[in-house]
Amino acid sequence: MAAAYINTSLPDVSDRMLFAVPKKGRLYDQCLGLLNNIGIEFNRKPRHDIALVSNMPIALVFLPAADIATYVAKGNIDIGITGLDIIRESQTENDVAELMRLGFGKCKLQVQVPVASGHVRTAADLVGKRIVTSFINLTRQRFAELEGVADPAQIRTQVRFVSGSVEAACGLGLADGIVDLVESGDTMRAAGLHAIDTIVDTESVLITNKAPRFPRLADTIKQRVEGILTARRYVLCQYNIRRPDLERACHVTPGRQAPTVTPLEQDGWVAVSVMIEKRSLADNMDALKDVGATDILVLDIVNARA
Ligand SMILES: Nc1ncnc2c1ncn2[C@@H]1O[C@H](COP(=O)(O)OP(=O)(O)OP(=O)(O)O)[C@@H](O)[C@H]1O
Ligand SMILES: O=P(O)(O)OC[C@H]1O[C@H](OP(=O)(O)OP(=O)(O)O)[C@H](O)[C@@H]1O
Repeated sequence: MAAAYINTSLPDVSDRMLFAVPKKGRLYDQCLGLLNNIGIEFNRKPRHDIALVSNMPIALVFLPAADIATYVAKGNIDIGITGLDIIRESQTENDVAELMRLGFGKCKLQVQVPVASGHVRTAADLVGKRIVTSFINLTRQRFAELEGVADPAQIRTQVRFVSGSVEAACGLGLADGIVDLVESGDTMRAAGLHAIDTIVDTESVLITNKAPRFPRLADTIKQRVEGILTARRYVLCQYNIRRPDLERACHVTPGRQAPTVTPLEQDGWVAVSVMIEKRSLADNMDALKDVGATDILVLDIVNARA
């Protein structure tokens, strides 16, 4: 179905790519930061779930994260940001194209039980018992595997839906175990629970419909996001080194493609400029010093385009 936002009190958005963003919750702030970094300018009026982008033919649509994959899969929305867990739960993985992983919203969907129920050590020990979750489909699929039945509708385990605060279900007597997201583990521990199985490792993703209406615009968004993620991952390192030591230095800092090497006015010396992953920066700086590099400078990258 072609995307079209039907609301007569709003401007016509039929010529705009509809871009869905979580309207609240864990992904909201990160998504707004990303939109800002990729140069998307908009003004969202209070209570309005749609905002026109002033500098691109895009309309942002603010939706619950849990519904975004369904809208994109059905073609009512062209592009969106949501979690891998939501794509799996809404059974839309075959109907959406995953453009890229975004590196935030990382957590695990886990089976959890009260620490006090020491006899329950694996998820298999919960077969036939009561499970409470917001992820009904993934939970049923997991227990279908454990029970050895092909059809998740046939499982003996009782899986019940709650919409939030899932961690309260065991303490309140509604469940013997829960299936919920865990990041730091603080929520789980505060509720006296511990994890006994992982169903999904998730993070946020940029997705489109498989037959996008605006493929070039979607590609522009993808490239801009890639640039921001690269800028967040790398720093620019500059140093001076004697030419005979250059090869060893380049071994330490090979760069994404290759280092830029420029002769210095001082005979026999060159300046090197190269991208380094932030996570290996300290080790690389030590190693550069060891091979004779001097005046090592590290600069933040604001944006990048490979
Ligand atoms: N603790 C977390 N750490 C990282 N990512 C998370 C965490 N909790 C949820 N997410 C990711 O964010 C998505 C939306 O979860 P969230 O709990 O924000 O949903 P919501 O129901 O829209 O918001 P709220 O909980 O405020 O009602 C999840 O599907 C998951 O991909
Ligand atoms: O391991 P942690 O870092 O504690 O994070 C896990 C919690 O985060 C999510 O809930 P959220 O706080 O978004 O609210 P919700 O319970 O209303 O979904 C998830 O459902 C857990 O409850």
